[in-house]
Amino acid sequence: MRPTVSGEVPGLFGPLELVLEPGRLTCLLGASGVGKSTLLRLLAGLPTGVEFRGRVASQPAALMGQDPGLFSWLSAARNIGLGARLRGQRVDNARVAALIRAVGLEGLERRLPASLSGGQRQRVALARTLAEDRPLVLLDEPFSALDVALRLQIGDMAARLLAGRTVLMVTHDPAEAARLGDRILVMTPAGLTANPAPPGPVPRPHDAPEVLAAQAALTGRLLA
Ligand SMILES: Nc1ncnc2c1ncn2[C@@H]1O[C@H](COP(=O)(O)OP(=O)(O)OP(=O)(O)O)[C@@H](O)[C@H]1O
Repeated sequence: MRPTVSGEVPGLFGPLELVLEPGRLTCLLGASGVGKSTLLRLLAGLPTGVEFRGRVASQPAALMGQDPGLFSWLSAARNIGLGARLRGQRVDNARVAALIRAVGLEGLERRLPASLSGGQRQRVALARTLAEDRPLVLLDEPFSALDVALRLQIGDMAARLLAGRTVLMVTHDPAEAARLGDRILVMTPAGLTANPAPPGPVPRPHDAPEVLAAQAALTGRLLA
């Protein structure tokens, strides 16, 4: 199915229709306060605090935000297996170990969040999001607190690990959208506009001419 939000929030946006392509990573850009997180929360079935008039068709989703949201008293590995534990299911330790390897945290699995760097904590949060193994993955500015190098490294890692899943990534960063988006949407109060994504599979090289051109075009759209 195609996860869809169709409707409006009077005084904020719309009417608009957001339709996610199955198996693709859609990046959603737009000015602060335009309602990007609201769309994501509608897809997640979470409260929004605004009056939405319309229709949502979604799937079970894993959500990751800017704040890694780790439990401070649990090790990295236990944070990654937390969803299963909270649901009273057996934690698949082999899968947790594979995810720890995938996000490059081997040797740090017993550490508490306070003794990890910001980038390491975001990698724990990414592994936890993947551990949920939901058909839909919703990312709300997941890397915006990271410095440029980490942003590139962990963004690329996320795009590789999420390949083939249906993903919506809200971002403020035109460069991130140009590198990571199979599809790129820009949101304004008037609605959503699809922008051409650069050629090639994601993650794309940050310095490829087509990626830089798309970044410039998207920046222009946001300034317009
Ligand atoms: N819990 C809430 N109660 C009331 N209004 C809210 C609530 N959450 C968001 N809003 C309002 O809804 C609007 C859209 O917020 P939203 O967080 O979706 O925007 P955004 O595009 O994601 O912004 P940003 O890029 O700054 O995160 C804002 O004007 C905000 O004031």
